[in-house]
Amino acid sequence: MNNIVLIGPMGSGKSTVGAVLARRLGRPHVDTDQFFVARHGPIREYFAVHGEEAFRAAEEQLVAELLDSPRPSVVSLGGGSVTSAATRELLKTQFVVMLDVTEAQAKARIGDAATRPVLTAGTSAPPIERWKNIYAEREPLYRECADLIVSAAEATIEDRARHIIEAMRRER
Ligand SMILES: Nc1ncnc2c1ncn2[C@@H]1O[C@H](COP(=O)(O)OP(=O)(O)OP(=O)(O)O)[C@@H](O)[C@H]1O
Ligand SMILES: O=C(O)C1=C[C@@H](O)[C@@H](O)[C@H](O)C1
Ligand SMILES: [Mg+2]
Repeated sequence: MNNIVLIGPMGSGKSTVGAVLARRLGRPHVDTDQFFVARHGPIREYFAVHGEEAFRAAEEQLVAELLDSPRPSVVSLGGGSVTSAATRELLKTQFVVMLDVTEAQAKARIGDAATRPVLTAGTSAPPIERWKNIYAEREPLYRECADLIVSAAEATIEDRARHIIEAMRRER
Protein backbone atom coordinates (compact mmCIF):
# COMPACT_ATOMS: atom_id res chain seq x y z
CA MET A 1 0.00 0.00 0.00
CA ASN A 2 1.24 3.44 -0.89
CA ASN A 3 1.52 6.55 1.19
CA ILE A 4 -1.28 9.09 1.29
CA VAL A 5 0.36 12.35 0.27
CA LEU A 6 -1.23 15.72 0.99
CA ILE A 7 -0.46 18.61 -1.33
CA GLY A 8 -1.86 22.12 -1.68
CA PRO A 9 -1.11 25.76 -1.06
CA MET A 10 0.12 27.30 2.17
CA GLY A 11 -2.62 27.33 4.77
CA SER A 12 -4.68 24.59 3.10
CA GLY A 13 -4.26 22.35 6.13
CA LYS A 14 -1.73 19.76 4.95
CA SER A 15 -0.05 19.59 8.36
CA THR A 16 -3.18 19.71 10.52
CA VAL A 17 -5.37 17.46 8.37
CA GLY A 18 -2.41 15.09 7.90
CA ALA A 19 -2.02 14.63 11.65
CA VAL A 20 -5.75 13.88 12.12
CA LEU A 21 -5.85 11.54 9.13
CA ALA A 22 -2.80 9.60 10.34
CA ARG A 23 -4.27 9.22 13.80
CA ARG A 24 -7.57 7.93 12.40
CA LEU A 25 -5.82 5.44 10.13
CA GLY A 26 -3.21 4.38 12.69
CA ARG A 27 -0.41 5.36 10.33
CA PRO A 28 2.72 7.42 11.00
CA HIS A 29 2.46 11.10 10.05
CA VAL A 30 5.41 12.60 8.22
CA ASP A 31 5.48 16.37 7.69
CA THR A 32 8.30 17.11 5.25
CA ASP A 33 8.67 20.72 6.50
CA GLN A 34 9.27 19.42 10.03
CA PHE A 35 11.93 17.01 8.80
CA PHE A 36 13.48 19.83 6.83
CA VAL A 37 13.74 21.95 9.96
CA ALA A 38 15.15 19.04 11.97
CA ARG A 39 17.85 18.45 9.35
CA HIS A 40 18.65 21.95 8.12
CA GLY A 41 17.27 24.40 10.71
CA PRO A 42 14.45 26.95 10.34
CA ILE A 43 13.16 27.41 6.77
CA ARG A 44 13.27 31.21 7.04
CA GLU A 45 16.99 31.12 7.93
CA TYR A 46 17.75 28.54 5.26
CA PHE A 47 16.14 30.81 2.64
CA ALA A 48 18.05 33.84 3.92
CA VAL A 49 21.44 32.09 3.86
CA HIS A 50 21.20 29.70 0.88
CA GLY A 51 18.33 31.06 -1.24
CA GLU A 52 15.23 29.43 -2.65
CA GLU A 53 16.98 27.33 -5.31
CA ALA A 54 19.09 25.55 -2.69
CA PHE A 55 15.97 25.08 -0.55
CA ARG A 56 14.15 23.42 -3.46
CA ALA A 57 17.07 21.07 -4.14
CA ALA A 58 17.34 20.05 -0.48
CA GLU A 59 13.55 19.67 -0.25
CA GLU A 60 13.45 17.47 -3.37
CA GLN A 61 16.10 15.18 -1.90
CA LEU A 62 14.35 14.97 1.47
CA VAL A 63 10.92 14.30 -0.07
CA ALA A 64 12.37 11.41 -2.11
CA GLU A 65 13.78 9.86 1.07
CA LEU A 66 10.58 10.33 3.04
CA LEU A 67 8.27 8.94 0.33
CA ASP A 68 10.41 5.82 0.36
CA SER A 69 9.19 5.01 3.87
CA PRO A 70 9.12 1.42 5.12
CA ARG A 71 5.53 1.79 6.42
CA PRO A 72 2.59 3.31 4.51
CA SER A 73 2.34 6.75 6.03
CA VAL A 74 0.44 9.99 5.71
CA VAL A 75 2.90 12.47 4.22
CA SER A 76 2.22 16.23 4.31
CA LEU A 77 4.39 17.90 1.69
CA GLY A 78 5.71 21.46 1.76
CA GLY A 79 3.49 23.75 -0.32
CA GLY A 80 6.09 24.20 -3.07
CA SER A 81 7.21 20.57 -3.44
CA VAL A 82 5.14 20.08 -6.59
CA THR A 83 7.33 22.59 -8.45
CA SER A 84 9.94 19.81 -8.70
CA ALA A 85 9.52 17.62 -11.79
CA ALA A 86 11.32 14.77 -10.00
CA THR A 87 8.87 14.98 -7.10
CA ARG A 88 5.90 15.06 -9.47
CA GLU A 89 7.23 11.89 -11.07
CA LEU A 90 7.45 10.17 -7.66
CA LEU A 91 3.91 11.25 -6.84
CA LYS A 92 2.59 9.10 -9.69
CA THR A 93 3.10 6.05 -7.45
CA GLN A 94 1.31 7.51 -4.40
CA PHE A 95 -2.29 8.29 -3.43
CA VAL A 96 -2.19 12.06 -3.74
CA VAL A 97 -4.76 14.37 -2.17
CA MET A 98 -4.96 18.06 -2.97
CA LEU A 99 -6.44 20.20 -0.21
CA ASP A 100 -8.01 23.25 -1.73
CA VAL A 101 -8.63 26.48 0.13
CA THR A 102 -10.26 29.81 -0.66
CA GLU A 103 -8.35 33.05 -0.58
CA ALA A 104 -10.35 34.17 2.46
CA GLN A 105 -9.57 30.95 4.36
CA ALA A 106 -5.89 31.19 3.48
CA LYS A 107 -5.75 34.83 4.56
CA ALA A 108 -7.14 33.95 7.98
CA ARG A 109 -4.76 30.99 8.39
CA ILE A 110 -1.40 32.27 7.24
CA GLY A 111 -1.45 35.23 9.64
CA ASP A 112 1.78 37.22 9.46
CA ALA A 113 3.42 34.26 7.64
CA ALA A 114 6.39 34.40 10.03
CA THR A 115 7.59 30.90 9.09
CA ARG A 116 6.74 31.18 5.38
CA PRO A 117 9.52 33.22 3.73
CA VAL A 118 8.14 32.82 0.19
CA LEU A 119 5.29 35.12 1.25
CA THR A 120 7.34 37.85 2.84
CA ALA A 121 10.92 38.00 1.48
CA GLY A 122 11.64 41.23 -0.40
CA THR A 123 8.15 42.70 -0.15
CA SER A 124 6.20 44.79 2.32
CA ALA A 125 2.88 43.79 0.70
CA PRO A 126 0.46 41.74 2.82
CA PRO A 127 1.39 38.01 2.65
CA ILE A 128 -1.94 37.14 1.00
CA GLU A 129 -0.89 39.10 -2.13
CA ARG A 130 2.08 36.79 -2.73
CA TRP A 131 -0.05 33.80 -1.75
CA LYS A 132 -2.53 34.64 -4.55
CA ASN A 133 0.20 34.83 -7.21
CA ILE A 134 1.89 31.65 -6.04
CA TYR A 135 -1.41 29.79 -5.93
CA ALA A 136 -2.27 30.88 -9.48
CA GLU A 137 1.12 29.60 -10.67
CA ARG A 138 0.94 26.26 -8.89
CA GLU A 139 -2.74 25.37 -9.11
CA PRO A 140 -2.30 23.45 -12.42
CA LEU A 141 0.53 21.42 -10.84
CA TYR A 142 -1.53 20.53 -7.77
CA ARG A 143 -4.43 19.47 -9.96
CA GLU A 144 -2.22 17.46 -12.31
CA CYS A 145 -0.71 15.48 -9.41
CA ALA A 146 -3.93 14.86 -7.45
CA ASP A 147 -5.90 11.60 -7.37
CA LEU A 148 -8.44 13.33 -5.14
CA ILE A 149 -9.25 17.01 -4.65
CA VAL A 150 -10.85 18.04 -1.36
CA SER A 151 -12.75 21.23 -2.04
CA ALA A 152 -12.48 24.26 0.20
CA ALA A 153 -16.12 23.73 1.14
CA GLU A 154 -15.21 20.65 3.24
CA ALA A 155 -14.79 23.08 6.04
CA THR A 156 -13.56 21.46 9.21
CA ILE A 157 -10.36 19.52 9.73
CA GLU A 158 -12.33 16.43 10.82
CA ASP A 159 -14.63 16.69 7.75
CA ARG A 160 -11.64 16.79 5.49
CA ALA A 161 -10.00 13.75 7.10
CA ARG A 162 -13.28 11.79 6.93
CA HIS A 163 -13.79 12.73 3.27
CA ILE A 164 -10.30 11.44 2.38
CA ILE A 165 -10.80 8.13 4.19
CA GLU A 166 -14.15 7.55 2.46
CA ALA A 167 -12.71 8.36 -0.98
CA MET A 168 -9.76 6.03 -0.40
CA ARG A 169 -12.04 3.16 0.57
CA ARG A 170 -14.05 3.69 -2.63
CA GLU A 171 -10.85 3.55 -4.71
CA ARG A 172 -9.82 0.15 -3.39
N1 LIG B 1 -10.24 23.12 7.85
C1 LIG B 1 -9.71 24.02 8.68
N2 LIG B 1 -10.51 24.84 9.39
C2 LIG B 1 -9.98 25.75 10.19
N3 LIG B 1 -8.66 25.97 10.39
C3 LIG B 1 -7.82 25.18 9.74
C4 LIG B 1 -8.29 24.17 8.85
N4 LIG B 1 -7.23 23.54 8.32
C5 LIG B 1 -6.14 24.16 8.85
N5 LIG B 1 -6.50 25.13 9.71
C6 LIG B 1 -5.60 26.02 10.46
O1 LIG B 1 -4.90 26.79 9.49
C7 LIG B 1 -3.54 26.95 9.85
C8 LIG B 1 -2.67 26.48 8.72
O2 LIG B 1 -2.83 25.06 8.52
P1 LIG B 1 -1.61 24.12 8.20
O3 LIG B 1 -0.38 24.59 8.91
O4 LIG B 1 -2.05 22.72 8.44
O5 LIG B 1 -1.44 24.38 6.64
P2 LIG B 1 -0.37 23.80 5.66
O6 LIG B 1 -1.11 23.43 4.42
O7 LIG B 1 0.43 22.73 6.33
O8 LIG B 1 0.55 25.07 5.34
P3 LIG B 1 2.13 25.14 4.93
O9 LIG B 1 2.23 24.82 3.45
O10 LIG B 1 2.53 26.56 5.16
O11 LIG B 1 2.87 24.16 5.77
C9 LIG B 1 -3.35 26.17 11.16
O12 LIG B 1 -3.39 27.10 12.22
C10 LIG B 1 -4.55 25.24 11.21
O13 LIG B 1 -4.94 24.95 12.53
O1 LIG C 1 4.75 27.05 -0.66
C1 LIG C 1 6.00 27.12 -0.42
O2 LIG C 1 6.81 27.49 -1.28
C2 LIG C 1 6.46 26.74 0.92
C3 LIG C 1 5.57 26.16 1.77
C4 LIG C 1 5.94 25.66 3.11
O3 LIG C 1 5.24 24.44 3.34
C5 LIG C 1 7.45 25.46 3.24
O4 LIG C 1 7.88 24.30 2.58
C6 LIG C 1 8.21 26.66 2.74
O5 LIG C 1 7.90 27.74 3.57
C7 LIG C 1 7.88 26.97 1.27
MG1 LIG D 1 2.41 22.54 6.79
